[in-house]
Amino acid sequence: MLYHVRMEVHPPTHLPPAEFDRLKAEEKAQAQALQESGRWVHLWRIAGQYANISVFDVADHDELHAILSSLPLFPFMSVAVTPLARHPSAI
Ligand SMILES: O=C(O)CC1=CCC(=O)O1
Repeated sequence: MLYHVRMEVHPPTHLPPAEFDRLKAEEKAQAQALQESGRWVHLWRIAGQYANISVFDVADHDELHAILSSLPLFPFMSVAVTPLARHPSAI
């Protein structure tokens, strides 16, 4: 199943910057591994925002939730998920 996901990062004020940088590096490594596995299909920065638009190709809602909630930045993100169905006019 395909999912459109919008993630907005809200950097914590209570964490030392070096700790947040460490979480960002872990997030990058995990995101790149998921892209290489084919499950994180698109990852785009929303221009002018600390947010991204992503497309995931995973088995179901449960797998998507497991992936999103395992991301190192998950505690500092708001996430909006839109399941995608095939459009009848799509070629
Ligand atoms: O910077 C972001 O939008 C959050 C994020 C998702 C994957 C990644 O590497 O950073």
